[in-house]
Parts: sequence; C-alpha cells; structure tokens
Amino acid sequence: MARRPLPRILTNSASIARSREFARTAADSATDVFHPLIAISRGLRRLAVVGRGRWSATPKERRSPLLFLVAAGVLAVALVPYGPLLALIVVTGAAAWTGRDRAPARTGPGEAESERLQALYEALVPYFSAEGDPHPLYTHDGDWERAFTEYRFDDSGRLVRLRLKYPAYFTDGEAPSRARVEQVLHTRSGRGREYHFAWDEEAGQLVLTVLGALPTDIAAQPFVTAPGETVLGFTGPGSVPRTLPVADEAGTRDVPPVVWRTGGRSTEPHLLALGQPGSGTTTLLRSIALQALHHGDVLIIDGSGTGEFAVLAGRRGVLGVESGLSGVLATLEWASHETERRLIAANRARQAGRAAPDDTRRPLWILADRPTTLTQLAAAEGRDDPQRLLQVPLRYGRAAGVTVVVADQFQSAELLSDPVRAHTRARVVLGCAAPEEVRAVLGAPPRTTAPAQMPAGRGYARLGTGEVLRLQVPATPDPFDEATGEAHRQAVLALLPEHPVPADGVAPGRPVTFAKDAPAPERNGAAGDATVPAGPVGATTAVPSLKAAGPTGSVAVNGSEAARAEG
Ligand SMILES: Nc1ncnc2c1ncn2[C@@H]1O[C@H](COP(=O)(O)OP(=O)(O)OP(=O)(O)O)[C@@H](O)[C@H]1O
Repeated sequence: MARRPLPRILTNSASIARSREFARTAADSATDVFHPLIAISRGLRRLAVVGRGRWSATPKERRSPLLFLVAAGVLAVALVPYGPLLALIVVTGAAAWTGRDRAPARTGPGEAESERLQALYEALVPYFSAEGDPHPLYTHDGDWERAFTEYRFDDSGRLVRLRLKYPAYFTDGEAPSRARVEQVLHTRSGRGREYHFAWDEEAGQLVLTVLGALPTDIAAQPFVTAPGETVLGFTGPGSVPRTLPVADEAGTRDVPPVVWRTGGRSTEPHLLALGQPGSGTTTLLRSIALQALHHGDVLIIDGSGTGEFAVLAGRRGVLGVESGLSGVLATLEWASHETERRLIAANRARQAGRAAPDDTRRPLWILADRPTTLTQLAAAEGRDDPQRLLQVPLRYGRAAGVTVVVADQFQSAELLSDPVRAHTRARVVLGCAAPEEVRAVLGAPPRTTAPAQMPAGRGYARLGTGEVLRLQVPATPDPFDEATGEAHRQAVLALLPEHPVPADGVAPGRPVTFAKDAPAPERNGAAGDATVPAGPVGATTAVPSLKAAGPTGSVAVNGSEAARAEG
C-alpha cells in the first residue's frame, strides 16, 4: 500500500524550526507574566510542607486543643468585617515571601575566573600601553574590569567570549599589530579551540568568541539548492544568512552552507581549490561533480591519474574522465571549441532577436584535478600545456555556461597558469595552512584561528571579495576506495546518475574520445551524440577569432545541431 506523505508542515524543517522558536518565545513570555503566580504557588506549597511538619511533630494529646484553636481563629476571622479578605491578603503575602527565589543571583566572576581575566589583562599590557599615557587603560597591577566589558565562561571555567576596550593609539589598522594581540589571546585563553576575533575600530573594541567545531558528519546528499548553486560545504552559525536542511542518521537539521553561484550572472564563475596532500581537494571536486550532474554535463581531468573519479566514467552527463595527456589535450581542445561555439550561437540568436538555443544553455563543467602534473608532463614531452587550453573556457565560460574548477596542491601552485589564477575568483584552501598561505590564495587572512586538529575536507572559502568563511566539505569519498565506510559509499552511489542505455550496443562506461577529426564522440546522456571540434585546433586560443569565426569556424554540436548543419 502506498504510504501517504506526511503533511508539509511535518516535513518542512524551516517551519518546524520557526514553530520551535515561536514556542520558546511564548514560553519565555509566559514565564515572565506568570512569575508572581509561580512564586505564590511555590510559597503555598512550602507553607503546606511546614504546616504538615509541625502537625506531625505535635504530640497526639495536644492535637485536639490545637485544632480547636485553629478553628476558633478561622471563625473569628470569618466574623470580623473584611476578615476573609484580610486573611487572603496575609496568606498571599506570606506565600509570596516564602516562595521567592532565594538562590542568590551570581554577580561577577568567581575567584578562578577573576584570576584568569587578570592574567589575560596583564598579558595585554605590553601591547595596549604606551609611555606618556596619563590615564593608561592597561597597566601592570591595573584593574581588568575597566578594560574587559563583557566576558563569559563555560561550565568548565574556560573563557568563551570576551569583549575588551583598547586605547585609541593602538594601531588596529595594521595586520601585524592585530596578529600579535590575537596570538596572545589565543594562547592565554587555551589552545585547541577555534577563536574568532572581531575588531570594531570605530568603538576601539575587540570581541573574542570561541567557535564550535564544524560538523564533519555531513555526507553527500541531494542539497536543496536552486539551479546554478553549488554547495561547497558547511560553515559556522551566523557566518551566512541562510541554512540548508541536511539529513543524517538522527534526522534532519539546518546547517549554514557555503553556496557558490555559477552561470551568466555570477561574479565568481570559476573556482580554484588548493590544499595539502590528502586534505580533500579531490573529494571537493567529486562533491561538485555530483551536484553539477543534476543540471549539466561534466568533463573530468584527473591529473593525478589515481582513478579517483572512475566511478563517474560513463555515467549520464559525464562527457569524459581523462587522465592521459593525449586524452586530456583532445578533451580540453573540444571544451575550448565548445565554449566558442556556444558564444557564437548565443550571439547569433541574440542578434536575430531569439532566445539562446537550448544546446548552449546546458551548463558544462570542466573539473581539473592536479592539472599541474600534466603541465610538467607536457613540458617534458614537448607538447602543449593543458592549462593553455583552459584559457578560453576560463575567459568566456561565464557567458557560455561553462564553469571551470581547478584543484591542486600548494606545492605546485607556482605552476598554475596566469589565466587560471586570474579567472578563478572563487577560492578554497583545504588542510593545514599558515595564515599567510591562506591570505596568498584567498586574498585575505582568515578571521579565525585554525583548529588543533584539521579534519579532511576542512579549510576556508572565499567567494570574490566576500568574507573568508570556514568550510567543511561534505564527506564524498570514492566508493571504489576500500577504506570508504558503507554508509558513505551508499550515499555517493545513490547520487550517481545512471549509465545511459546503450542504443547502439556500446557498452556503458566506454571511455569517450575527443580526438581531432575523430567521428562524433558520445555525450553520455545528452540528447544525442556530440561531434568533435571541426575547426582548426590551434584556433581555440586565438581569442580575437571568436568574433570572426563563422559557422565553419567552430565546432562541437550535439546531434540535432549537427543534423541542422548537415542539412
Ligand atoms: N570532506 C571530507 N570528509 C571526510 N573525509 C574526507 C573529506 N575529504 C577527504 N576525505 C578523506 O581524506 C582522504 C584524502 O582525500 P582526497 O583524496 O580527497 O584528498 P586530496 O587532497 O585529493 O589528496 P591527494 O591529492 O593526496 O589525493 C580520503 O580518504 C578521503 O575520503
């Protein structure tokens, strides 16, 4: 029997979160409003307990006279004018007094906490004091309470938040000055945690906040995003104005994502990810590929040649997974021509007052893992540099719906070509990296200290000139890797597009060839077969030729376009 779907409100985690928030606010307000009633009822309960205790303590022979006295008192009160009203007021007052909250409100820090704050204050004196300051805010044996305006400790007595004032002459605009203070606060407040430093230059204040670790348990899954949006990973609460529902074993929760927008309106149409070996750049590419395949076609250049993308080969939408130099060169040449073709087709359509043809709109992704390895190989063999062939997609890809993602290692960064550096405005750094290294790649240093343990897939992302965000890439391991856990393997396999049905007896997963003058290579899963570049190979990088190229000047078209061309 088909299961009836749950009502939307039960499956919509955003509305559940809203309802929870509403319930919490309502409960808080109700507690405020009913606080006197709560105190009176608590007092009545306490008075009743005291009364019962007294009654049990009274010897049996005295209980009858006592009962008589109480009854007489009640009768007298009942007969006196306004007696019952006065009695009610007296009992209520007694109950309110007895039921008042007696726990003394804790004000100020404990002894140990004061000592910590004083030590922190003393450590900052050399940085925040100057000779000749008549009223120094920071001075040895000074009063930390003048400088620290807000502080919070966790249950174990460790500082989790601190707001401090600093003198106006402190050079808070200079990165080295800031770094020195941050270093002192970091080491004095306890290593092994991540700290965020927010400098308010206008107010002359610095706020230190201890950040929670980013979740490492989010597996690959279909993320709720719009077309053109790719989830690079997840970041800390409050860093981005949005959350995404993610599912795990415990259910669904909302997590702030780092979403990268690609396409015609994107200001960061291409991405460069750098990392230490084993930091997770290949995994990031795999995660991007799985998301890209929902709406587009993907070409993969596996420069390391370790077969970590083999699971994608032959899948619907995967145009090729290339690791050999010849195959890579042919593939990139095709991609370069395809970019030109799309531009020309879209341009012609625009001039004719038509919408861009469908075959120029399906996003094409070129994912290049460790292309510098191939650059070295090409140089050794005296052949063309594959990175040179990325130039056209990088330069014109945005208008042509072509997105380039390059991942490499820090050590090879100097081998990256100028176009790759210049056109990849979305940047990711994964793994351990010094703040200067992060700054060199992202253009700005991270505002947080590095965690003590850097899990795989952990790093920083920066989109254009935006803020540097902490990033944890969702676990998207290679399902063919024996070390991959079953749950993660199944999660990745569930996201893979199916193998296309072989209409012509071609075995699924057959490698696609993009050789010059070869017959049409298959665009696995696309509407039809794609032809290879028909134009001169060398024309790909001749950018001025973009305008000049006529119908024969370029190139790859899908089946229907080819038929039209032939017709
Ligand atoms: N986000 C992640 N979550 C969990 N595990 C990850 C994540 N990213 C990578 N890993 C694991 O870390 C290991 C290395 O990952 P990966 O191959 O992606 O790194 P790499 O940077 O490409 O390294 P190399 O260049 O040396 O191949 C793999 O076992 C992978 O499953």
